[in-house]
Amino acid sequence: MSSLVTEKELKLRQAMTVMGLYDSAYWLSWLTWETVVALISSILIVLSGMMFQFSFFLKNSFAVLFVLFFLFELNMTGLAFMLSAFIRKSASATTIGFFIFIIGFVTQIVVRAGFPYTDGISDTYRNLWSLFPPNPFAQALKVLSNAVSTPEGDGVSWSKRGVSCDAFDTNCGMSINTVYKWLLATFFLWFVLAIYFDNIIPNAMGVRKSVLYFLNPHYWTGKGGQKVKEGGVCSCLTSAHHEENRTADDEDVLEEENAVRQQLTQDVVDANVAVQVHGIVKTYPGTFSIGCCCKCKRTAPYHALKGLWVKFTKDQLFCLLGPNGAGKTTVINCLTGITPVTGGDALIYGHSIRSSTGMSNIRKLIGVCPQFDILWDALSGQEHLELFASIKGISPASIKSITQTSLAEVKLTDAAKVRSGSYSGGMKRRLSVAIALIGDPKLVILDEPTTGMDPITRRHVWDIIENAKKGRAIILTTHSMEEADILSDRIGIMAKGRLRCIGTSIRLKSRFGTGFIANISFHGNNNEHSPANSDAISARHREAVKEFFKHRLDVVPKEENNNFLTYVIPHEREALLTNFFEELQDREEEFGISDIQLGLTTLEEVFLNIARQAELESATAEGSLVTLTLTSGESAEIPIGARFVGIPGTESAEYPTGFMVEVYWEQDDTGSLCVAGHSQKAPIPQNIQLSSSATTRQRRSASVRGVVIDPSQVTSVNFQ
Ligand SMILES: Nc1ncnc2c1ncn2[C@@H]1O[C@H](COP(=O)(O)OP(=O)(O)OP(=O)(O)O)[C@@H](O)[C@H]1O
Repeated sequence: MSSLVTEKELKLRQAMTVMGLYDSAYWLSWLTWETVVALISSILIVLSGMMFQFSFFLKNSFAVLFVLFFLFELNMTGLAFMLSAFIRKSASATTIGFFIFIIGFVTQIVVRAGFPYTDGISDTYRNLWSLFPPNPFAQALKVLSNAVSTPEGDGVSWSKRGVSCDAFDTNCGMSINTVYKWLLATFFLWFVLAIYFDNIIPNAMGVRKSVLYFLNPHYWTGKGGQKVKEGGVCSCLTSAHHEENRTADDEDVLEEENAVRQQLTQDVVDANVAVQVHGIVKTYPGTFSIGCCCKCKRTAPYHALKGLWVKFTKDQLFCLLGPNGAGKTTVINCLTGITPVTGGDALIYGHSIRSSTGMSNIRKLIGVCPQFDILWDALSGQEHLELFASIKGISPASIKSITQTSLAEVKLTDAAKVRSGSYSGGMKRRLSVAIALIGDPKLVILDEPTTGMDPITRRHVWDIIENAKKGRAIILTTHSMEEADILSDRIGIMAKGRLRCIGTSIRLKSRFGTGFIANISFHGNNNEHSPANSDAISARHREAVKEFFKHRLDVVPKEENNNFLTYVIPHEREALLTNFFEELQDREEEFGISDIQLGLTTLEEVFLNIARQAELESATAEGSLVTLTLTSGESAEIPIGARFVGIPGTESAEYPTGFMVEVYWEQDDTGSLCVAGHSQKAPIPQNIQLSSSATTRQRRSASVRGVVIDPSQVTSVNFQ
């Protein structure tokens, strides 16, 4: 029971399912294993008893004893399978197992005392009592021990197993044969219930089938869609509300959406496209709890994906970026069938993720490296690869050579036979990458594959991923901008469940970066005899260059030291750059410049801009407020993201409209926007219209509410 629950708890079963393991194969493998264990241990128990010359084992038939112990163990296994469906933690499984042992011990004493297998006790009690495996087993033990309790007793032979136990004990009401039948029947009952509860009780992702799923013909034929539900089995559940697909704002996102929509409506099959995502929506239903008076309380549903339209092309790596909680893992979970979509669909090599047949076909085509390593501590790296190779259907003859190649690729050959429990974090990630690539999958999904790797190993894994692009599509999520820049053919940045931008790294940098980065290096201090004089010359050169940039491009350095100046040049000045840098190069000697480097801003900056924009949108939509405290002491509540704010209470006869400030925002560690600072106060120009509603609200509100001023009205305010 503990092993089954551990597999669920560590998501090992989920990993095997995603890689193509059928539920039937899963249960059959457990049943086969437990049957073998029960067979061997039953034989050993009887042989041990005989070896120690116990008359119970010597006088009763070997076959009678063996079948009894075997059926009892099998029955207990069925019961454990069923109970495991209700348990989430392996520690709880151990505790529950111990309690069952104690209860079994107590009920066995009751059986020994005569209840309920004696004359005069109703069949209902007897049948109910016999459902718990230790009880009929205790009855059989009682019959068998009674049969050898006297010197004349010669035990129960195989042919006498069906004889009424009256032959040995006048109070007996159940023969050994009947005990066998009970144990066998209840074993099937537990096993069927185990599979049923396993399907209807929500898994770790909150996914379950309908309570009457077995009445759906699709369950038995495997064709068409099999509906799954989310949340508990509580009858007051209502289905999650579907978020309407929103129109994408960005032109590239819109273009991608239109291209995918067009292929969908025209039913075009593009051989180069591996995955088409058709507006998938994922809403996690609110959680339920039973409140007072048996009322169901429900928290608000969470819209994790709000209509994603995108395609992933063969021979390319698509990198999905986004801040924590953007919805990247949800996309992966939807594509791999771990969690069902609330709306929309996706076609992976033409197979729909909404159909159970489609999903079984998809699972044969994909390899997944999940965000967290899902490995068995007790299995070695080689054993993991062999297991997943066989799940992928690789022929037994080639498994050995394929796993050796995989291990060599991820540099785990030396640790091939070491238990994965003793691997370092980086080794585990490499093994997970190797598992994702085993069996030549046509779609590889890598969720933050290089987390925890040292720079050398990371570069090595990048090489593996780069080489793996040929003949397949790869979807990668990462928080490393360097990794995205190096590996990706296309990048999509998500935030708050929506795709915010899409394109190549260069396109994103040129569209969403702040502009160009110019690094100017100066000749070092090379006058040993007069360093002070040399410093003065360097300072003069720097000042001259700063003046040159200010005068021609109106920019000031972002960073500077004695030998470097770094500038961020906005896109608007792009037209001036060719002449500007030509002249700068011509005057290199005059300015003491040793090197000029010009590049686009980094992907990280693009990422931060997109994330900030998303935060701002959501804060505006939610109407969240923060307190702005000015250096001069006044404070006001302002909406998150507001740029220009009028400060109430600063009105005077000279400045009847009062003063305003420009607020600077930054993102904290969690990505939320917070005030980074503000400009000097400046009088609000008379021509700016302040909304009356804002003023009314101020009077009603206990705290002072700042007046948000539309940036388009702020044209000639000097905050210096
Ligand atoms: N089972 C669930 N029930 C309710 N909400 C969930 C569930 N799984 C994920 N979420 C929510 O959905 C949102 C998206 O989560 P997701 O894991 O997809 O983000 P992510 O972009 O992969 O983040 P990270 O970079 O941290 O992995 C999060 O706000 C998360 O809290």
